[in-house]
Amino acid sequence: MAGKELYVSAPGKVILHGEHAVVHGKVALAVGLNLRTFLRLKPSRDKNTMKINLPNIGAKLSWNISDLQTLVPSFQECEPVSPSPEQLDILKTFAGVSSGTKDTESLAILAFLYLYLSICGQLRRLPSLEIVVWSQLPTGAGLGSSAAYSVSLVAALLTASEKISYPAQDNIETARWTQNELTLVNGWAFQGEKVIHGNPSGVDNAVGTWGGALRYQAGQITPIERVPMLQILLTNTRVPRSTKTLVAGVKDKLLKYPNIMEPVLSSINAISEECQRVLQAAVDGLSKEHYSVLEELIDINQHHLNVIGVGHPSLDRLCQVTASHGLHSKLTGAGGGGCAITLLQPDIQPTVVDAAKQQLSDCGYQCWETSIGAPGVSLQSSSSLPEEVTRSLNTA
Ligand SMILES: Nc1ncnc2c1ncn2[C@@H]1O[C@H](COP(=O)(O)OP(=O)(O)OP(=O)(O)O)[C@@H](O)[C@H]1O
Ligand SMILES: C[C@@](O)(CCO)CC(=O)[O-]
Ligand SMILES: [Mg+2]
Repeated sequence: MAGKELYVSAPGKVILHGEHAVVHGKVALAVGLNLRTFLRLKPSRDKNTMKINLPNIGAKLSWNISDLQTLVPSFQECEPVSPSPEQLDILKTFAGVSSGTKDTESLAILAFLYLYLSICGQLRRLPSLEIVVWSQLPTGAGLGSSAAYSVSLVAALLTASEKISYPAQDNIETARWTQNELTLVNGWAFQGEKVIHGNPSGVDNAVGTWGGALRYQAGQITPIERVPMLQILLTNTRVPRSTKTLVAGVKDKLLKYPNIMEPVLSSINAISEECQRVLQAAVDGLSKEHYSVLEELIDINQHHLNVIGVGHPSLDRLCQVTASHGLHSKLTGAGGGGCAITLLQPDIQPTVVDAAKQQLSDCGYQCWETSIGAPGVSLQSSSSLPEEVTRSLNTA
């Protein structure tokens, strides 16, 4: 691959049930989303420069390779390992980032530097690259933008450093890596998530890597086959929040009130189990009764998520608006604002959906009707990229 330009994409995700509980060893059900993060990597014209351009967050940085090379002795990992506090301190000093930062750009840059130095540090010399990452996903809204960022960076860096193959063949628009290669991508992307989140469960990077529909528990990833088609309305309240802060808040509550919070997490676990049971019992299509159960599970889980402290008035309002149209919603991802999902039954009147969408957009929210179960990280030919993506990557 060395010397080639390459394009990689990774999907965002929707968590149906199990966010936060999954950080504490419970089950989560998650699916790939058809909104993706795209990355272009090409060798730099200037052999002593590493450039990264992140147009979604307005960050454009470049470093001298010789400066980066001085950091290599502290990295050079053979396989994915957790970033140590010492390594993060070295990177923060190098990047001029204050400790304990939650700033969007700082976290993105720290994650990049950690992955670049760890993955490419064993090469004779660090490669001079120009990388652009642009996403269709809103950043920090619960749709796994951090995981899609880490997964696409890792797949590109591992390919560029020839640690995984270059899977594309002539005239093939998208190609995927082997299961073993994807396991390596997922392992490194999890480390990138650790830099951004602090204490991720690993579910988001697993969906970014494998796509489809997954059951995730304590690092164990089980694809859920033949999930019936679910129609979902996805709504972004546009209220910004940080996954890192919300995850830390739940941990504090759990430590303070273990006897109160643990049963709530166990109940969320039971909701995920019940949802999976219904989805798998209904491979030939969901009946009205199945939909009623799925709707009730959504309502119960939304209450639980409020109890563990990750609700937000904007999400309450969203649930009230959709309920007034007979629809059921819950937050998805870390909560505290961000996005929610609303289940749409297949025979729903389009006028009902339109009225709900209108009222949600009157609240200042953004809605998408989405299909779920998108494919995981992929190598793409430049001709396969939608025009909007090519424009965004090339004009950034
Ligand atoms: N397109 C992008 N370009 C650069 N950095 C990004 C991009 N997308 C995500 N990030 C990084 O990820 C961080 C957002 O991660 P965070 O986990 O808080 O939100 P999320 O992943 O969108 O939501 P959730 O984890 O709840 O699904 C940003 O602060 C930024 O550092
Ligand atoms: C809130 C959380 O459960 C999901 C974020 O998308 C965090 C995680 O699993 O890492
Ligand atoms: Mg995230």
